[in-house]
Amino acid sequence: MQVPQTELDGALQEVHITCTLPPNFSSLLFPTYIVEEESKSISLAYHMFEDLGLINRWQFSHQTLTRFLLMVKRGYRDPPYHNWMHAFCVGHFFYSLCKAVDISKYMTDIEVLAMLIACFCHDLDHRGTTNAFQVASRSVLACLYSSEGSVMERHHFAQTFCILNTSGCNIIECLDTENYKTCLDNIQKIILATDLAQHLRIISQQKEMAATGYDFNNPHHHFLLLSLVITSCDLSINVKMFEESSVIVRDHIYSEFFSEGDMEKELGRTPMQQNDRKKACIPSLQIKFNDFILAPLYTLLIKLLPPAQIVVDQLEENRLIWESISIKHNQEENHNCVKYDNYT
Ligand SMILES: Cc1nc2ccc(C(=O)N[C@]34C[C@H]5C[C@H](C[C@H](C5)C3)C4)cc2n2c(-c3ccccc3Cl)nnc12
Ligand SMILES: [Mg+2]
Repeated sequence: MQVPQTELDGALQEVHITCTLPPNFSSLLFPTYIVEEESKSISLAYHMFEDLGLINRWQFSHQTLTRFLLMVKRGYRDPPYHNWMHAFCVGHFFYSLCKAVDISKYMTDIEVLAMLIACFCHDLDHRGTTNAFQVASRSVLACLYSSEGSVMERHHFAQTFCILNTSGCNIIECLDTENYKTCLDNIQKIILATDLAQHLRIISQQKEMAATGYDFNNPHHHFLLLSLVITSCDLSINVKMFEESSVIVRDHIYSEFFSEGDMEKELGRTPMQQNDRKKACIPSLQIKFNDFILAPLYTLLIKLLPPAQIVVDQLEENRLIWESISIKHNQEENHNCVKYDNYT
């Protein structure tokens, strides 16, 4: 992928690296969606690399890192949810996790670098539709990747690889051959781990690891932990304060789900309830998603990284609020399952 250097350099000038940090920016519950101004998100992403000591550790150049971040942001389309702001939030959650716990007890330097890069890149060129829809609609991406599974995630990594191979944007070019290969392998594994179907396949091993204790010298434990952490980052909108979380869930995530359901109906297929705007009841779907995926995930995360306890507290508070909305809905005759007041 070639982008005229001058065009990128032109954009460089807009990104004022010395940005003022919003209050509580390093908090796990920081309301990331308040960061609206586009170039501010780039400056803040740059700050995350700097504040985690990655610029010094790996001798990144200001220009290359800024061009890389601009290319990544440009690599996202604008669906309701899976856009640059989602990637920014995912990167921010990992950054705030690194500020809350001593991540060097769990990850090597290279793994921390690969994690932050993968967070920002993990949904590159997302079209707002699921892996199941790629296969059902026989998309080009399904033709390319469906035999291996994780169709979208393989595409997101391919896009990441393209950006790293774009002159002037390869922030890991300065790594020696061995570190370069290790970093790229980790970025691929981490992005592939964002497929929730993959998460469900390995969560029993992660539970086993949490029960026996994390062994830093066990490479498989590193793989299980990287997978657990990236999934926690990818789903982190659900552990933010209810007011922010519920608006993004309703107006961004379910907007995508319902658009996909509309397209499935046009294909003559019957969408899952969560994708059917006529059948979906968001509060009860959220409670199920919480019990089936979110609670087991974050409980495990905290078992391994105890200082991040605040996210489990917030998750439990959010579940109680979803439950109160659901009970209120059930008491009303013709309640509207998609519109709800924010009960905070
Ligand atoms: C609030 C909320 N609800 C969500 C409800 C459902 C699903 C979801 O992928 N369900 C499943 C349902 C079965 C078994 C597996 C594999 C597939 C088949 C698809 C999971 C995701 C949801 N999700 C995400 C999210 C996380 C990762 C990628 C994309 C997204 Cl959108 N982030 N926030 C939310
Ligand atoms: Mg994804």
